[in-house]
Amino acid sequence: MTHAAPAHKRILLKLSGEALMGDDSFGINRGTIERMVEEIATVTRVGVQVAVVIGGGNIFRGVAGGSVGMDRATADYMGMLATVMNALALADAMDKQGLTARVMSAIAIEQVVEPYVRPKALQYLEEGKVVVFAAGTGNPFFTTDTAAALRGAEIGAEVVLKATKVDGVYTADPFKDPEATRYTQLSFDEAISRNLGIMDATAFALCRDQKLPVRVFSIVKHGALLRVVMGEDEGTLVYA
Ligand SMILES: Nc1ncnc2c1ncn2[C@@H]1O[C@H](COP(=O)(O)OP(=O)(O)OP(=O)(O)O)[C@@H](O)[C@H]1O
Ligand SMILES: O=c1ccn([C@@H]2O[C@H](COP(=O)(O)O)[C@@H](O)[C@H]2O)c(=O)[nH]1
Repeated sequence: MTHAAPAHKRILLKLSGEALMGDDSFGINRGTIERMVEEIATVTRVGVQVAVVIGGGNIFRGVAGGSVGMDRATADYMGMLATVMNALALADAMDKQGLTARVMSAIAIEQVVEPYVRPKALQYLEEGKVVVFAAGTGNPFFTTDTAAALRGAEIGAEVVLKATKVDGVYTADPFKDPEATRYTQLSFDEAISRNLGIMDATAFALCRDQKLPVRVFSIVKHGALLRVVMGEDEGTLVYA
């Protein structure tokens, strides 16, 4: 019996922090994180190397702190620490399901997680471990989407898979505009010029310049991650 080969050997999976909340209004929903890890496990089983960048929107966003009068850079460091918490929870859930995860942080926090060192991350991926990149880029005024573009380019990922609550890129935010329609594909230039809020322009521009395609898909939809990895039609492709 022949089995189809995955379309990608190495992926950078950007997991939305907000999606970790499930139906809760804050934090990490246990059942939700376990289901996400099950989806990740299915793609490791077909031999795909998986690196993850996790967001922090379920706990803290710098813009929220800034909007109530906090120093923006301080608020952004809080946001980055929120992603470290999510990364630890994700790695713990992975270990419980038999995956071997390594968390690497962009900011020094060595008693908690090891620092990001590119050759070490590449070694872990070759060994079949799942690498979880925490603390975004390590710099304020950026987002974890930009960290996904950056780390994706650094590790030679073939694609950035943005796993979120919506099943692709729409003409407008589908939670705000019920008339919005989904693209099956669009170019980075179109996404940037139309100001589509699914990903920030810095992240799109970096992926465009590095010719690193992005696929946006729903992590809530069972089996969607595996279908994406197997090259099936799922979500929206953003290309250079
Ligand atoms: N044009 C659009 N198409 C699809 N979704 C859009 C669009 N504009 C805005 N959105 C919104 O963007 C959200 C995706 O954001 P997501 O939570 O994945 O990113 P994030 O801000 O990086 O997350 P987090 O900080 O929680 O990790 C969707 O839930 C959707 O409501
Ligand atoms: O490179 C980065 C990445 C993130 N931040 C801060 O963290 C929060 C959470 O990240 P999300 O991408 O929104 O999930 C973000 O709002 C920033 O405040 C950062 O400063 N630098």
